[in-house]
Amino acid sequence: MKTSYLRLKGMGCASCANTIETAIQNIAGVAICHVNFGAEQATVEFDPHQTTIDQIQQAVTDAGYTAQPIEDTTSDLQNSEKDNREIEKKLTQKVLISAIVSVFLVIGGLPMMTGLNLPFIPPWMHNPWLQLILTTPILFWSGQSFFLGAWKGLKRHQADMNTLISVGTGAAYLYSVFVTFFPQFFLNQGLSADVYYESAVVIITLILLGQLLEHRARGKTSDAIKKLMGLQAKTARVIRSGEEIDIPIEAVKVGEIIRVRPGEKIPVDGELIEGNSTIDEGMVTGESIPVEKYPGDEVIGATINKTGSFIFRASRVGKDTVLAQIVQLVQQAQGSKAPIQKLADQVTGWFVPVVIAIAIATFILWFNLTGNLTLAITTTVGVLIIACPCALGLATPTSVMVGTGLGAEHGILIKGADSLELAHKIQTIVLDKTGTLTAGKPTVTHYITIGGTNNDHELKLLQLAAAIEQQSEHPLAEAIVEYAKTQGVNFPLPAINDFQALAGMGVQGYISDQLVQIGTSRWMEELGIKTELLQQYQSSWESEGKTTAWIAIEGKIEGLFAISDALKPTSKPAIQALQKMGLEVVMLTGDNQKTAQAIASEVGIKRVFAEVRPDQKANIIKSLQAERKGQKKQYQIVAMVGDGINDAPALAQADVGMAIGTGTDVAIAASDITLISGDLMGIVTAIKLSKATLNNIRQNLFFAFIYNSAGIPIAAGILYPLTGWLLNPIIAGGAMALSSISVVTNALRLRQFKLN
Ligand SMILES: Nc1ncnc2c1ncn2[C@@H]1O[C@H](COP(=O)(O)OP(=O)(O)OP(=O)(O)O)[C@@H](O)[C@H]1O
Ligand SMILES: [Cu+]
Ligand SMILES: [Mg+2]
Repeated sequence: MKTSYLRLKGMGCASCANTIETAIQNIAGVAICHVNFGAEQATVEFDPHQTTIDQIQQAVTDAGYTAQPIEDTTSDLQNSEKDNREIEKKLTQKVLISAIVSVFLVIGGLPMMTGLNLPFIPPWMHNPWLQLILTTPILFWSGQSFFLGAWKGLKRHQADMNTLISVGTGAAYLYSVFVTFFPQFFLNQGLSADVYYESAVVIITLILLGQLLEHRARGKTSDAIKKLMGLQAKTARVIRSGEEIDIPIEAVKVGEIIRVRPGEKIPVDGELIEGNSTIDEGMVTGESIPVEKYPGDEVIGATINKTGSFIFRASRVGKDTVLAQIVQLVQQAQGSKAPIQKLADQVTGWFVPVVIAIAIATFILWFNLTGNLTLAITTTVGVLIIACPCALGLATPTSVMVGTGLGAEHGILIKGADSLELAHKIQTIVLDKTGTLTAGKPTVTHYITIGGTNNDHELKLLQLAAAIEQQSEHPLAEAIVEYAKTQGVNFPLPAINDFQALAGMGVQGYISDQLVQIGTSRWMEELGIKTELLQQYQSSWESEGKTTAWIAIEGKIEGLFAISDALKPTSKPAIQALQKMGLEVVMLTGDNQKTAQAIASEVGIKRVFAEVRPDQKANIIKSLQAERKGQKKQYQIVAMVGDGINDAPALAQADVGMAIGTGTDVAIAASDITLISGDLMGIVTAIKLSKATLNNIRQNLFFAFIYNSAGIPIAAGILYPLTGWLLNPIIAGGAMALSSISVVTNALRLRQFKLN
């Protein structure tokens, strides 16, 4: 299966999105297809053996739209921005010219509409023939997209918002043309021969004005991406054969040596090799406190160097940089579909046919009841226009775009709209210990050997331990290697044979035919290795919250390490905030019971699962999900937060998986949300953001529905017998434009939401 992203063009409303979705889904080999109207994007998962991107593109073309695969976020964004400017220019032109004609027609029609004698309006201004001559070109030029869209739909036996607008304005126009040519037909029956050209033109103008304003506002929903991309530095000062030259950032290659001076932006990702400095990484990680960096540390492109000057080696450039990946992820998330939208989609699907049915019923009813063709036409056109479901299609995607963008600005990467929607429902939150609650930078605090304090012996043993641990990616391993360095162990370390890492237990290997094993006491027990001699040390260290690791040579215990990993400063406040929100916080760790308990009580976690093997972490999540709590005895929505390879299955099993951005790639890939800086306060922010976004979506759906549902009966003339109120079709056109605008404006309001 392959996932591709397509940039779509030509969609006029949400039902177009449905059309495209169906067209793509009907291709053999396509598994999933989501079309996001707001982001004008399609996400397609397909089997490359059965179909190709070309075929998918062709299907979209056949449906009457265009699709372009998104290969590179930057150029895609530039292209779509250029297109958008063009669309906006054309729309503005149409709106302006139609507005002028509208004003003329409305003034000309005033005496007729109001029934007053207005002598300052010359009679030629409402001459039907003049109105016909003015209306015809404007209607078919400005309203071209609607009529073409309706025609395309008709050919596929589909009705959409274009159909409604076309039938509505078309009816008003044709009726007026008939009156213009055969006024006697009406006069003979004692009816007035009034024309309604202005209705058709004004409705089209208002809808176009709505589209223009909506288009402008919609551009702002992707501001977050533009802001992120704008963070990138323009040039880099590279050192080539001893000379420092400034080159454009696109020309920087991997491996190149780059100098960064105080106050400058770091151009690309890399590893610091000389000098040290404080770096503000807030723009990428959301972390407000600048971090100190020394040789060997990773630096991230687009972050700002504060105080020092340093040299680094570029490790990732172009679309591989952290920033580029963030931008790409955000763009994909913005194009994804929130589950709540399914409802809106279904409604849109049957909305148009239902509205057409109501319109026909309205016409028949009024015409039969009153015999007044004018009344019948006015109500029918009103129904058709006000019922247009265009705002419905905007309600969810616009909020999702703003919400995911806002998250990214706060260092929270949300991969899809579904997890954004689900996050506010989380009831239980499971935290991994090492690297999640703690900083993940453990240091050896104690080291003791059976052989006593004979310095030579201690160093020899430490060298063997470091040699084995150098092969491991585990944070504890790194701590032991670092410790060996500070203690003056001889490097290079001896060679290892048959290295093996036993997940959740430890590591082993042979050094000149001697078996060296380092790991948990449980593992030692399982191996039948006696640990009595140093047990009292183990238990006192563990109750201080330290992790212990035994070293055994040839099946005999030789020494014990105590390793401590400081809590992140924000872990405790974050847990308190989560508990205050009513969530149950649980710890899940591979570390031993005692250490886990000590850390848990320090941060205020009551429920602890310790000594959990990596393959069992997902099972624990499953059993937590199956727990039924509360009055309604619901299944629990469980979120897992973790950083390690051992957390990946649990992250995938959880309803919402959150990875620590500083953790392993495997964990990040298995998760739905990434907390870039690793600050656990990000969990609180993500939940708040989810709540705010969902509220915003609900408001939008309300705005989208209220105009339609309140407007249809009024337009149909339900109040006419009681109060004489009829909804002028022109007002219906205005209401429809207003509903789209209020939806998009409301979505943009979400940008102001304060997350901390
Ligand atoms: N390379 C290693 N060197 C020494 N001990 C190890 C090593 N790998 C694992 N262990 C031991 O196995 C235990 C469990 O490891 P695991 O990776 O499952 O969890 P963890 O990283 O300690 O904790 P968490 O699950 O909270 O991230 C560790 O606490 C450690 O005692
Ligand atoms: Cu519409
Ligand atoms: Mg971990």
